[in-house]
Amino acid sequence: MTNQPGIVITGASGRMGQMLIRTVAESDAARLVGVVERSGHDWIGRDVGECMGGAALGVSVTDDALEAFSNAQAVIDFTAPAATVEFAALAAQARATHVIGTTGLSDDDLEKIAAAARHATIVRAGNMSLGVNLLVQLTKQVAAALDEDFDIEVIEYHHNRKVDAPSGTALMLGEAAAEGRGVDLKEVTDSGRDGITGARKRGDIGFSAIRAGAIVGEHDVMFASQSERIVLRHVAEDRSVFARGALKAALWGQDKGPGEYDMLDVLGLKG
Ligand SMILES: NC(=O)C1=CN([C@@H]2O[C@H](COP(=O)(O)OP(=O)(O)OC[C@H]3O[C@@H](n4cnc5c(N)ncnc54)[C@H](OP(=O)(O)O)[C@@H]3O)[C@@H](O)[C@H]2O)C=CC1
Ligand SMILES: O=C(O)C1=N[C@H](C(=O)O)C[C@H](O)C1
Repeated sequence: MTNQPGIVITGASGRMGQMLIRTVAESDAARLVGVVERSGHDWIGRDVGECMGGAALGVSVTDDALEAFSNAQAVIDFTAPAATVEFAALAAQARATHVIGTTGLSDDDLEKIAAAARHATIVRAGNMSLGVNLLVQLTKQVAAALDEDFDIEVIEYHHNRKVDAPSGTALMLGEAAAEGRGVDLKEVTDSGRDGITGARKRGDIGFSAIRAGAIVGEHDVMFASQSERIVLRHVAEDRSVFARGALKAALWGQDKGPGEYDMLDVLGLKG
């Protein structure tokens, strides 16, 4: 018997699902104890390693999320909003730490996740990489140091399969800029410009989204005045940075009480 936490990965066949399965299976700090896909998926009942085109991992894909979660200490979930809300309730029922990487969550989804966090440990972040979470703190500091003579723009670049915009990371960076400036992001957001938009409003925080090819994830935060420009930039070279961050969060959550945490908590970056 081992005391390494047992981990379940949801959305097994997804881009992040497969990266997470490899990361946990190769880790010395955790055990892969389950993988979940939706009912009717052709991976159900098969060994997940073989489904991914490699050696058997001794773990069969299941569509019974509650049963899988009940045998685990943590669930790592990078899927879609409807699935994540459902998994939050099931992970709370199973008393498993729930690590949520899913983005595009609505206010209503966030309320349901907050309700689940009254009974469970949840770590949720739109980006699990160390670099982006450092960039969040830098963005807050720079925004606090500059006045509204500097326009703030968040520009994000992702692959052509991404379904939500602005990205979860762009929203984290926008929130950090708004917090640094002491304003409410909802009041100053300027996104989806098209047509005769009128001149830019002083104090707005703008968002632009590029969707093209295989870009993993890149984010710029631009501070532009009439005479100078600062650009803070993060580039994810591959998806393993997100998977390693998520595994770190799952391990960190093991001795934490119920509540909703983020990667700044996990990485000790809260200031
Ligand atoms: N926080 C972070 O650091 C990061 C977050 N992300 C986010 O993670 C999420 C997933 O991204 P990615 O892996 O690229 O997306 P994919 O579309 O490749 O994978 C999503 C997976 O979730 C499954 N899924 C969707 N809906 C359900 C459902 N209702 N029940 C069960 N399974 C479901 C999909 O199954 P099916 O194909 O059958 O629909 C698929 O296997 C996105 O929200 C993305 O923005 C991505 C990278 C980093
Ligand atoms: O969908 C993706 O791919 C990514 N999503 C996250 C986001 O919405 O910010 C994180 C990363 O940029 C990749």
